[in-house]
Amino acid sequence: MSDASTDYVVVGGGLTGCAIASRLGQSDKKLKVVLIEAGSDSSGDPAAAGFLSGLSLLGGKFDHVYQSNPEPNTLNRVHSLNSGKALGGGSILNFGGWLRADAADYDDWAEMVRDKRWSYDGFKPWFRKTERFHGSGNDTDTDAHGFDGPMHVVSISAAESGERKYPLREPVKQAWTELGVSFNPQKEKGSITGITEFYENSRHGMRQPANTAYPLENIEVLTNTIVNRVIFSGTTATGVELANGHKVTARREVILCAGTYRTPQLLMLSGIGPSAILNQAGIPVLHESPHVGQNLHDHFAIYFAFRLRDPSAGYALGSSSWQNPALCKGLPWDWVVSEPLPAEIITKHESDARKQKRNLYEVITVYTPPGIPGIPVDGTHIATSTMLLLPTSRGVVSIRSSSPSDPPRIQPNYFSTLLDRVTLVHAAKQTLKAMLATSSMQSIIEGETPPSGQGLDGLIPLTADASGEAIEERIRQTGIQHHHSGGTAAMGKVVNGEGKVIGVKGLRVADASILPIPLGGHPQATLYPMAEQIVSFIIQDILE
Ligand SMILES: Cc1cc2nc3c(=O)[nH]c(=O)nc-3n(C[C@H](O)[C@H](O)[C@H](O)COP(=O)(O)OP(=O)(O)OC[C@H]3O[C@@H](n4cnc5c(N)ncnc54)[C@H](O)[C@@H]3O)c2cc1C
Repeated sequence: MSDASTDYVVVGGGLTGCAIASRLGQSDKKLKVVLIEAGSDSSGDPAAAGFLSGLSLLGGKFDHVYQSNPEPNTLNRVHSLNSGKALGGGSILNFGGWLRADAADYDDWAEMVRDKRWSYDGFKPWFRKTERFHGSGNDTDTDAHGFDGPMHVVSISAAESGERKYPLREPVKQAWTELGVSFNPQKEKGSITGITEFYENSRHGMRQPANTAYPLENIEVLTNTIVNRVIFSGTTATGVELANGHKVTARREVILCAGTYRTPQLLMLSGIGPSAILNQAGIPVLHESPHVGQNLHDHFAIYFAFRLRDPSAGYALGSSSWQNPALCKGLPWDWVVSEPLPAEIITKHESDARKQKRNLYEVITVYTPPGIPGIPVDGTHIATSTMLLLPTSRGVVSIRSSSPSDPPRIQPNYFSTLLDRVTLVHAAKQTLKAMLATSSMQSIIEGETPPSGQGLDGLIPLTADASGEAIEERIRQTGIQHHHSGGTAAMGKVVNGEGKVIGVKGLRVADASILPIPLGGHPQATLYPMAEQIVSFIIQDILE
């Protein structure tokens, strides 16, 4: 394209970018909105909306797959960080999990930025606007659910997928109950503590990429187009410069939705960031903003694979008895266990009595090992995902140079605080106990199978009474991120409560990078409503 002009430029056609552009276009048909996406349009690819087929896209052409710096707390391993590179962004790669954070987490966010619009109650109108909730079941918090929004949300036991009853569903639930974890069917007042249903974004057994759930009919979409930087007149953003040298002028606003890793890079390349970094790269400082790129958070996690005593029983994907096609109308994941640390552990690390009760970890059972090195998907194993929900470790995203084609420098600092180490070790112990030492699972599972290959050979299987040291070492050897990164253009530090970049005009950020703190759920259930609320601020500004 040649130079162009429009009312709004949205940079990044990912999960939030599609929602923002779509809603802006719907708000007034006369508004001109240009949505610019570095990747291609994956709509023609049959894998793009499937659940299991989506896994095959990891590492392929729809994935930026950034490489972290070597991580000191995980034996200097370089972590591959999957990140959507397509229209739809992360929604093309993601697993479809739709798990809201605990109400208390949203309230922490609102308190931190002193803005009640980001509290649990503040979020409710936007939860409702986003969701088409199927089967609220016993959930007592029905005013926090929507029934005519674009995103279809179902639980495994909901009406539409009622036939998806996994053979190990009851034994797994029973195992956690044996460990003293309560079943929480009601989610009263937005509490997710205990054993809750696994919800997912699923329509007729398919995921809903953001670019189809949020129609882009009257939006000018530029795919395979990279934005190099934001252009300013004084301190007012007036448009963007593309990698091909052309410019797109924005009469009203530029909205960055390039994601946790790229939004801070774009801000820095545009002269907004820590001056020491900008000076070193030879970028003139437009606005000194020391927190750009700081505060990177993610849900660090460990997967375990468990060998079944009877692989022919049909408990796991790949077994010849696993034949009910309904079982694959979503990822075969089941039950979400979200728990605080026991009082005797958390009181050593947290003096605030309210925070002592926060859910710090989550465990989900998986009836197919999700890419664990050396573990076959042949019905012989099930797996678990054990993840930190509110990590206190923080990383940094920075730039390597002033060149937009250099990928960002990413130092996640996973597992770098004592609280994170204590929490994940405890969570892993609970997971091992649930799978290996409960009466309901002992007869089903033979033992843990450690990962192998990729430099991991010779690991010793963990048992239900494995020591904290042995577990911590395994986490250092095999722990990975859970693709839930955020925080690098944090609300309250880099942007204000409406997403406007502090210190300049005409520039907003509306993606995962503005999440000021980690939230104890899975991000898309928050990011879509967050985008809906930010669009409402943009529309309000038009009206004023
Ligand atoms: C493998 C995987 C599994 C996941 N599973 C789940 C799950 O089950 N449940 C859940 O809730 N969340 C899940 N997530 C996380 C969720 O998808 C992300 O949190 C979400 O996509 C972030 O949205 P975003 O809009 O901030 O960024 P993205 O969706 O990543 O969008 C950013 C977009 O900007 C584009 N872009 C970047 N730089 C530029 C540039 N300079 N010019 C133009 N375009 C640019 C990118 O190509 C990308 O399309 C998963 C993520 C991954 C990768």
